[in-house]
Amino acid sequence: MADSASSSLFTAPSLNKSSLSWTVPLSSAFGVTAVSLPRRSNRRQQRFLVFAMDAKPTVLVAEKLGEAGLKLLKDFANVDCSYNLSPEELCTKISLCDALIVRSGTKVSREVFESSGGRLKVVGRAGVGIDNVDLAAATEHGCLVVNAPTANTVAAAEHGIALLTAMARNIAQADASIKSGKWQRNKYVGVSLVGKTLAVMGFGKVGSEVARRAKGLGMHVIAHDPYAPADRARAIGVDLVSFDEAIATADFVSLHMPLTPSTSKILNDENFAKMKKGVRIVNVARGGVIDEEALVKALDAGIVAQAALDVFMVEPPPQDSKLVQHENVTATPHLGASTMEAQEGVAIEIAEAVVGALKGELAATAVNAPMVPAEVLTELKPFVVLAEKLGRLAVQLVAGGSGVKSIKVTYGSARAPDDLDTRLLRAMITKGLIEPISCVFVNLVNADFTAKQRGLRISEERILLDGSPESPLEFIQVQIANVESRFASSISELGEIKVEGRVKDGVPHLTKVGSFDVDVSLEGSIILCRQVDQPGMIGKVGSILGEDGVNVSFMSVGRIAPRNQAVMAIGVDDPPSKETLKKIGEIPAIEEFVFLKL
Ligand SMILES: NC(=O)c1ccc[n+]([C@@H]2O[C@H](COP(=O)([O-])OP(=O)(O)OC[C@H]3O[C@@H](n4cnc5c(N)ncnc54)[C@H](O)[C@@H]3O)[C@@H](O)[C@H]2O)c1
Ligand SMILES: O=C(O)[C@H](O)COP(=O)(O)O
Repeated sequence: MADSASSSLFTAPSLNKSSLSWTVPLSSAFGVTAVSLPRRSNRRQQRFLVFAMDAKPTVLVAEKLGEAGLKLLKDFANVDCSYNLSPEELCTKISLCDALIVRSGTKVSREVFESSGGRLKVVGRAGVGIDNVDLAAATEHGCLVVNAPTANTVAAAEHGIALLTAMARNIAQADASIKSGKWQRNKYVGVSLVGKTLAVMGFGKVGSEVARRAKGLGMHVIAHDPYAPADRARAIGVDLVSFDEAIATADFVSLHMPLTPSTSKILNDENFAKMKKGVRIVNVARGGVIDEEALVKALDAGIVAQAALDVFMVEPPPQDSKLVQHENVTATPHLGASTMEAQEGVAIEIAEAVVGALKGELAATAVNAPMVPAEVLTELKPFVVLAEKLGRLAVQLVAGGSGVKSIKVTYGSARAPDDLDTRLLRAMITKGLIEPISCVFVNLVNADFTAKQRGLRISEERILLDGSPESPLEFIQVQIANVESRFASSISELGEIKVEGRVKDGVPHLTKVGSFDVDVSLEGSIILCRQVDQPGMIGKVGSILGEDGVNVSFMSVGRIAPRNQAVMAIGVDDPPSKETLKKIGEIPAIEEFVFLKL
């Protein structure tokens, strides 16, 4: 008989408690006798990024942030505004912080995550570009990265247009000249914009706002963006063209793509050579998308007549930078997002995202975690709880809790496969599978990474069911292959540990163990017993638990046939003592039993 009174290995990490009340399940399934017993009320909130924090969290604001955002943060957390930290100072401070907020001036490197000792849960980028954050390291450390992608769009577009017009009319050079006592009307003859072709490279938020404004200036606007929908471009009268066509036909090129491995130094010797002689370049995206040495050469050769740059490969650029000092270059110190309005907006956007994330909510602007629309989340909530608990149960059934490599998850749903986003469910099953047998903290951010690192192969299958697709799912089944079980009855006909669950009245239930149908709500802890089906078993087990003061919330018996073998599932609010479990095991009709913590 398998003893199962253990074990601290299976202690569940604490969940934050509050709202979302549960209804008492009163149900029965085919082949299942369900006995509903009085139960203590239990209130529990499911959080998707369970960041258990007992005290007020601490947020380190490492670059200047608008007042409105600071206020939002201070209402919820201790806020430490420390600007101009050296990389070493940042690494020292970070171990005392739950969240970090930066702009583009702070490098959030792998060392920062490593130095945090696991405390850093959220990095907020108060702006769009996240090229200064080591996303792979953040994900590996289960740290959510959120940004504020919309509040500075207009400011950046306005700055692009300001640079475009200032460059065309030599405003900065003429201003410097007049301030030095000169009056050089002939030297600063500009070029007109009307009728000229502007190539917008990267037709996203900023690029399309630049395009809209340039149309208003009478320019002919074309755009290159491999991922932009043609109808969005058409709607504002912009033709989407290939990269080569864009750079070869443009009088002005304005850069608006992110810095990625494929856009790094995209304007280089080879591509400058393909441009019209006398082309003018604007860059408010990222310095790294231009090969700066190549640009200096192209300016010297007159291929590029002028450049207007807000961003640089190294910021601030060296004082003797040939590029910045070039007489045909207009430069600003990364001011694209720097308007009063944009900074207030960005500060509020990022503060809300960081506070939400610290509360465990899924962030709409998550950069390294799936973004799940609010309405989908509401629908999926009970299934998310079910998913984690099934993972938790399944792994506890494995003998020794180890050797788990191959997991199959089956989702039964009447919805079309495209209507069911399973990333969240898979992440929660992974959390349930890994946390009880390790000290790794798994969340939505690092679930796939952690599973891969531990060599877990999680395959997913969807079964399309007949019927009304009102609910997103009918059942979730978790199977673990090639392992021994601590409870032989949990092995299915196919030789795998199998548990299956459903949501009933908003409450997750365990509905199948191996080949046995059961019905027990997934709360507290569960005792599974295999027994010879006979009268009085429920009473016997119930009274042993009662003597130990253990409250039974639910019991159900699934049997193959009357008087044959049966599996009894007993839900208990508190863990019974070892002695009590031993007494249950000593009931002669009980062939095996297991105690599982949820
Ligand atoms: N100077 C500033 O202060 C400032 C302010 C805001 C944004 N930015 C920068 O501007 C850039 C754009 O920001 P956004 O908010 O519009 O981002 P966005 O994500 O809305 O748009 C970027 C667009 O670039 C496109 N793209 C990706 N790879 C491309 C490629 N190889 N060629 C062409 N297009 C490509 C994407 O499809 C997307 O449509 C980012 O680099 C951001 O960091 C700078
Ligand atoms: O990517 C961005 O949002 C801009 O480059 C703005 O950066 P900043 O917040 O450092 O001004």
